[in-house]
Amino acid sequence: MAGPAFRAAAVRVRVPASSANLGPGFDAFGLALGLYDDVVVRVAESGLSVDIAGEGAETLPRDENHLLVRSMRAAFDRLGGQPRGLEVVCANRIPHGRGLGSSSAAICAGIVAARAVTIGGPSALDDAALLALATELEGHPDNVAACLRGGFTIAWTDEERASAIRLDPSEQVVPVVFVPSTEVLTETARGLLPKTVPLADAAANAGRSALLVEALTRQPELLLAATEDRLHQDYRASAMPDSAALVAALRAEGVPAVISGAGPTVLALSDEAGADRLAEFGGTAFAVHRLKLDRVGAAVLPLDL
Ligand SMILES: Nc1ncnc2c1ncn2[C@@H]1O[C@H](COP(=O)(O)OP(=O)(O)OP(=O)(O)O)[C@@H](O)[C@H]1O
Ligand SMILES: N[C@@H](CCO)C(=O)O
Repeated sequence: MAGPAFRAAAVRVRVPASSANLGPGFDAFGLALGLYDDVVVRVAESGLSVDIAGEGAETLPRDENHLLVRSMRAAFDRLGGQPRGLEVVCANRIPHGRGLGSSSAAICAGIVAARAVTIGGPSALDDAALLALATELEGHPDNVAACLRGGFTIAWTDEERASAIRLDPSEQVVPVVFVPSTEVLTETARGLLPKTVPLADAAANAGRSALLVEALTRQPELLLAATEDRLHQDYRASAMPDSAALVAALRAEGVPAVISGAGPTVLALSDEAGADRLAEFGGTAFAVHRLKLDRVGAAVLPLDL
């Protein structure tokens, strides 16, 4: 059987950073952030070329091992076949191994680009299938859901297949990230988690997660209480002691702060009045960035943008 046909024109895909967990919503909650990686992909006559600027330009592979290329290959398989050649140009801004969803962004950029360069791609791989594939590649659905859909996402998995809903975060929430210079790989941080947890801790997180849905969408004044976690942050503190101390210091001042994803970035869910005064908490160890919320998610954009 003949494989799919491909567009001759290049496509540009923009994907947002994301913060997973948000405290109690381990492996379920995701928040899309206004910090973006861009990729331009063109189907070529033969071979593979990968150009990388920005984050990872010195360290990432430029062959079939590149995460975005591997993700494109997986998506092309689902779409019915591989193109003869590929040109990939990456402009990376999301820092790697910091808990800001860089691996999910690479995966989502790859599969959205593969779908966009394939004629008939969107009907062959619909949005639900795209999320399921991204989750298979990433291992958990929280970052990829936020990266694909934007906004505040709640993801869950049934019999291995991931689904998600998207909610609009309150306009009053201003995310501030504190990014340290050191990396902690998600794999390392997940290795620190226990196999079982006390029932009281699981119950506490269930209640706070439910509260967080209301707090993040309609009542931000509840965010401090709603971002309490007892399932993962303390277990991981030994791998990111400065971040754990910063979360404690911010929370002691009444600022809703959490470890972003698997860390070591700290995310504060601030407001217009408070966001700028948070910079002083970063000291010399953290680069502090006030971001916007991303409400769009992964997007195929005009090439000249
Ligand atoms: N733009 C990219 N292109 C290719 N590979 C990438 C890209 N971004 C991340 N990666 C790969 O993913 C690794 C980081 O993934 P990891 O899951 O550990 O951290 P993260 O995704 O930044 O954080 P978190 O999952 O906690 O939000 C990098 O070391 C690199 O191998
Ligand atoms: N939920 C994931 C997010 C990081 O990718 C974790 O905390 O391990």
